[in-house]
Order: sequence, then C-alpha cells, then structure tokens
Amino acid sequence: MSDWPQGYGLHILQEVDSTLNEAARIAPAAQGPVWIMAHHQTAARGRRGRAWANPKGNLAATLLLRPEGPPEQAALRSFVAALALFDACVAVTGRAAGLALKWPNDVLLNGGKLAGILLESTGQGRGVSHLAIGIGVNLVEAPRPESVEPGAVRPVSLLSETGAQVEAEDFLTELAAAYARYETQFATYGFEPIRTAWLARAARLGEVITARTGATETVGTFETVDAEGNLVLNTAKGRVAIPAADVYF
Ligand SMILES: O=C(O)CCCC[C@@H]1SC[C@@H]2NC(=O)N[C@@H]21
Repeated sequence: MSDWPQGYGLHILQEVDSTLNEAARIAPAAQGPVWIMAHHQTAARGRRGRAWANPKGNLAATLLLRPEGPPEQAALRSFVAALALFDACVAVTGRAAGLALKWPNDVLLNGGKLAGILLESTGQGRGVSHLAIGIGVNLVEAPRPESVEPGAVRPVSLLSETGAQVEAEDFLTELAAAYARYETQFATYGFEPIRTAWLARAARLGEVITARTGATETVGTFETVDAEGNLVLNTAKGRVAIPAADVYF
C-alpha cells in the first residue's frame, strides 16, 4: 500500500451534497492541495449536468488545487487525474489488463465505464484561483445500464469485473499517491510526457469513433490527442481537433 503523499491534505466526510461543492466552500481558506472524500453524496453531479449515482462503497472524492498558469493549462489536469486513476486501479487489482482511458477523461474496464472525472474551476480573467477535480469510481456497484443514455458506454464496477473488494479510503490512498507522482511530472516536464502516457493507455486509438457536441456530430479515425488536449479525428473532410465532446464507440 502506498503512503499518503506529503503536502496533500485530507478531509473525509460521512455525508455531503457533493465533494465538488465542499471544495468550493473550503477553497478560500485552503492553503495547499486537499483531497475531500465523502462516504455519501446527496447531490453528486457528472459531466454536462448529468446526475452521478453514488451508491455506498464507491469512491467519491475531489482534489482541490491552486494551480499556476492559464485555464487551458489547468484543464490538462484531467489527463493527469485519468493516469493516476489508471495506476490506482492497477495498484489495487494487481493488473492492467482490460483497463483503458477514454477521451476526455473516463476510465474503462473491460469496455465498460468504471470511473469518471469532472473538473470545475474558479477564477477571474486569465487566472484560475482554484481547480476542483471531482472523481467517482464504481468500486462496488455500477449504475443500472438503463440509467445511462442510449449509446453511452455501459457502467461497470471494479468488484463485478475483477472480484477485488477495495475500501474507498484504500483506493483514495493509491489514487492520491499516483496523482502526486504525475502532478510532479506535469509541473516539471509539462504536458508532453502526460500526453504520451495517456495515449499509450487510450481506448480505440486508430479506430473510427464519433464525437458529439450538442447537435454537432463528427465521425473520424481517432488519430491522437494534441498538445492542447484536443481530440484529433481524421474525417472525410480532413483533420479536426475537438476541444470538448462526448465520445461514442
Ligand atoms: O460524468 C462523469 O463521468 C464525471 C463524474 C464525476 C463524479 C464525481 S463523484 C465526486 C465528485 N462530486 C460530484 O458531485 N461529482 C464528482
């Protein structure tokens, strides 16, 4: 088991509306990075305003940071967090088989969605005063397949796919340790090694996928993720770099 990373605070709550809301509440007084974990969230949210199911035993956590640099740079931490999630899954199960990262920031296991990440930030002008990285992992229970949108990846849990029974606190310790390692790499060398590591774990690279943003749908071969974190698709009309979308396989 990893040690808790130096310099990172930890708040564990029995119940909260959302660890992202809690991060916003404590942000003004926070001195350094803080992980906030809750055993139960009453109003958990996912990407694009969707609700996030949060059964007991799953991991619900948010990392609150005060990042240096412009918003685009801060947003690249979704890739840092995805890599850390991947490593934490390997640490608790002892295997990488079946794990993959789905752009922009889901973790897949055996083709199903195991974990999701939601970034929220506050700031003025070109600055980001706080960044909150909300992370949900289906450790013991996945939402019912009917509860997700048609075409979305089916949800899975770590328990159902691997038989591993992992306490949320133990998973968070591995996640926090892995995050701290990647954050140091990101701060020292920038996005390039993160991008390379992310691509090495990417789901459906080189395959035809669909990116949907509102009513706009782009179909193309998943070529790469560029230096800004955009999804790059090779389409019938040429190369397209997409900054934000839902991806369908
Ligand atoms: O839609 C997604 O894939 C992102 C899900 C993020 C869920 C986590 S659970 C902890 C944190 N608190 C929330 O309300 N949401 C995030």
